[in-house]
Amino acid sequence: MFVLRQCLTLGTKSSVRNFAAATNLVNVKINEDTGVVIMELNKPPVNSLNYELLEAMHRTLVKLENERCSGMILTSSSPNTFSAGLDLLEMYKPTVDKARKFWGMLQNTWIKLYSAPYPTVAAINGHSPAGGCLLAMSCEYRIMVPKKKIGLNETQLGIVAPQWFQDCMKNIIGSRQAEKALIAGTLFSSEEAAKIGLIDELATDKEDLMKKAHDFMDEQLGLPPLARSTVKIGFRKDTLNRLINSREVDTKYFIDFIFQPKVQESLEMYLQALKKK
Ligand SMILES: CCCCCCCCC/C=C/C(=O)SCCNC(=O)CCNC(=O)[C@H](O)C(C)(C)COP(=O)(O)OP(=O)(O)OC[C@H]1O[C@@H](n2cnc3c(N)ncnc32)[C@H](O)[C@@H]1OP(=O)(O)O
Repeated sequence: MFVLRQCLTLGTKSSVRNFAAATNLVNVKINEDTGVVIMELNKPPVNSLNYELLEAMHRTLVKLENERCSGMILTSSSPNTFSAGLDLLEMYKPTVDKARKFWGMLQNTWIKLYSAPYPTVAAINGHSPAGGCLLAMSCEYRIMVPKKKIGLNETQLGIVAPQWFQDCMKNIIGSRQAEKALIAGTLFSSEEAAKIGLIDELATDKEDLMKKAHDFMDEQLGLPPLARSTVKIGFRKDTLNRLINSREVDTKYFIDFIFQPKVQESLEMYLQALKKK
C-alpha cells in the first residue's frame, strides 16, 4: 500500500472523485484507487454541530456503506477549529420537538461513526472541544496539530457530558484520568492530550497532519479487513449497545436536563461570553 501511495504522489494517475453530497456542509472526496475517503466538515466558522451538519455527516456515512470505502479521514475546512462541538443554539430555548430531533440525529451519527467497519482517523486541524472531542474520540486514531485544545469541557458550561461521551473518553484514557478530566471539564492542549493518550500523535503542521493520517491508513489497509473490523467492533460493542439499548432514556435525560431554567441560564451566559470575545 505504501508503494501504491508513492506511485500516486509521484504522478501516476490517481482518480479522486467528489462524493456527491446534497449539501456543502461536508466536502467528501473518495480516492477511486485506494478507496480512502476524506470527509471535511465545512460549516464555517467553527463547525458547530447543528442538526443540518449532523444530518449531512450521517447521510454520508450511510452512503459510504454502499461505496468501496476502505477507510475514512475526518477533518475540517476551518483554519482554526476541528469542531466547536454541539451547536449551542440547538440547546438554547429550543422546542421539545426540535431538541428531540437534534438529539436523535446526534445519536444516529455517533452510532454510524463509532461502528464504521473501515479504519477511521481524525485529522484534528484545530480546537476540538466537547462534541468536537466526541467526534475525534469516535475515530480509531487521532492526530492533532500543535497548540490547540481538546477535551470534554461540558462541566465548565454548566452542562454534563452524556454517558456515551464519557464512555468514549474512558475507553481511550482510562477511568481515573477520564473521571478527573470530566469532573473538571478539562480542555487539554494538543501536547498534554498526546501525553495522556487522548490523541495518538502530534503533527508538526497541517501538511504533516494529512501525511500522518495517510500513513496510518496505509498500515491499516495492509491488514485483512474482516479480521480488523471484527476486533474493532468487539472492542466497541459494549459502549455502542449501552446507547443503542437506551436511546429513549438518553433522549429523555437530555430534554429534562436542558429545559431546566438553571441550565438555560448557563447557556445564555456562555453564548453571551462567546459573542463578546
Ligand atoms: C444527564 C445528561 C444530560 C445531557 C445534557 C446536555 C449534553 C450536552 C453535551 C454538549 C456537548 C457540546 O458539544 S456543547 C458545546 C461546547 N463547545 C464549546 O464550549 C466551544 C465554544 N467555542 C469556543 O470555545 C471557540 O469558538 C473555539 C471553538 C475555540 C473557536 O474560537 P474562535 O476564536 O476561532 O471563534 P469564536 O470567535 O469563538 O467563534 C466564532 C463564532 O462561532 C460561535 N460559536 C462558537 N462555538 C459555538 C458553538 N459550540 N455553538 C454555537 N456557536 C458557536 C461564536 O459565538 C462566534 O459567533 P459570532 O460572534 O456570531 O461570529
